[in-house]
Amino acid sequence: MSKYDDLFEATAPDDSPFADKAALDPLADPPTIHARDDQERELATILNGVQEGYLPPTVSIYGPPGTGKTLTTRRVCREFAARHDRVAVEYVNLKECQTLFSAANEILAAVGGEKQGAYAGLDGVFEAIWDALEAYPEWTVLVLDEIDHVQYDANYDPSDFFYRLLRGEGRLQRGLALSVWLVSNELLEVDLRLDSRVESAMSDEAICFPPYDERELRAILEPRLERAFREGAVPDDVLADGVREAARRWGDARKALTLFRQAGERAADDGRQRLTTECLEATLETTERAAVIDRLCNLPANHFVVLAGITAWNDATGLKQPVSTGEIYDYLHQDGYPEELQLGTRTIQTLVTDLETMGLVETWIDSRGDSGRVKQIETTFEPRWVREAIDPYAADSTYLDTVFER
Ligand SMILES: Nc1ncnc2c1ncn2[C@@H]1O[C@H](COP(=O)(O)OP(=O)(O)OP(=O)(O)O)[C@@H](O)[C@H]1O
Repeated sequence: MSKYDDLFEATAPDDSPFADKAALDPLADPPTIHARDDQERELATILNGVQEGYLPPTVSIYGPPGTGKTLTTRRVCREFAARHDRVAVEYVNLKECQTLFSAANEILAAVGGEKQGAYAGLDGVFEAIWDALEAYPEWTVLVLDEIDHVQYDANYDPSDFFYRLLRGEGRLQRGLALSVWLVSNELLEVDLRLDSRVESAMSDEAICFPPYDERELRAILEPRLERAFREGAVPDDVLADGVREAARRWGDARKALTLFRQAGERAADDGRQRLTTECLEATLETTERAAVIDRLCNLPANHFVVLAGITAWNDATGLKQPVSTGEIYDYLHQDGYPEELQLGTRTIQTLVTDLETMGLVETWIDSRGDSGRVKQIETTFEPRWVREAIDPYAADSTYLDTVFER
């Protein structure tokens, strides 16, 4: 036996709980869509409008991440187009587009045109889009995914972009029947503050994809887990716990698939052939921690500073919770603390209310007899995670950088 025979034998995953890990890849197209019958029916009804000569100018498809918006919309549109020569569907993901100009260029490329240089301007790109669409069948559905990534930029605002797309002169003159389907996490009108001329060009058609409940997640996960793991590797109680927690915490199919993959990897690392509740809990904790720290790092500076104040107090057993507004105030006014971060009581109160609305803290009133009533504040997650987020937050925040440098 050569050295490599030994090496490969030693590293071969023969005890692994996995049979086909790729079945848990959230990017893989599952053969069947589960638990989205209502949304599939709504999508099909809208598409069938072509039989009566009408598709709405826009359709909003919205809901939190991992709720099957992309999968369901693409699948139903594709299946419909495959059955109707008069209908074409194009899909464009705008996630990576930094500017509205590049978003328009992505659409142009999707409809078979050649991307334009900056000199063409937004008008030039839209002209080229209308040229390309001339060759299309009678009805075209344009699915624009992750449309909430389209933001104001130095040259255009989203209203300019949508106005051209929906009401552009070139398009109207040529009578192109284009139905634009906007996939996003929020309802766009709210998120992008589109102006009234765009809003009036949009239709009210909207399809909501709510988070999955336990029963729905189970229907999605079971066939995938069956393929992904060896027989018996996911005991019933571990499956039930994982599905329940994934539904309670996220309602997100992508995260649920990742949870079971990582729990399986943890089991394999521990030399186990079966997943245990401990593997699952440890994975949940890591996933939750990463998700919370990520959220904290995206908070505005004052919100973060207040959270740092809430989690700054120690008692004999470690971090002290709950704290009062007064204690947050004291922390932010200690000697040597930068003046810019010495927030007043009113501001602290408002920020605590914001944090409560975001689900990051909870508060209640404690009655202290003669000394009155005191608001108590506590994080809804492990308070140590705020301390862990301080370094990454500061590294990314030019504001805190300047404040502490002075
Ligand atoms: N109803 C479902 N049936 C089967 N698999 C699903 C279902 N919903 C989601 N999935 C799985 O989860 C993955 C993610 O779903 P999808 O990309 O459609 O979510 P999304 O709502 O578009 O998320 P985002 O807002 O993050 O783009 C899918 O590729 C698929 O593997």
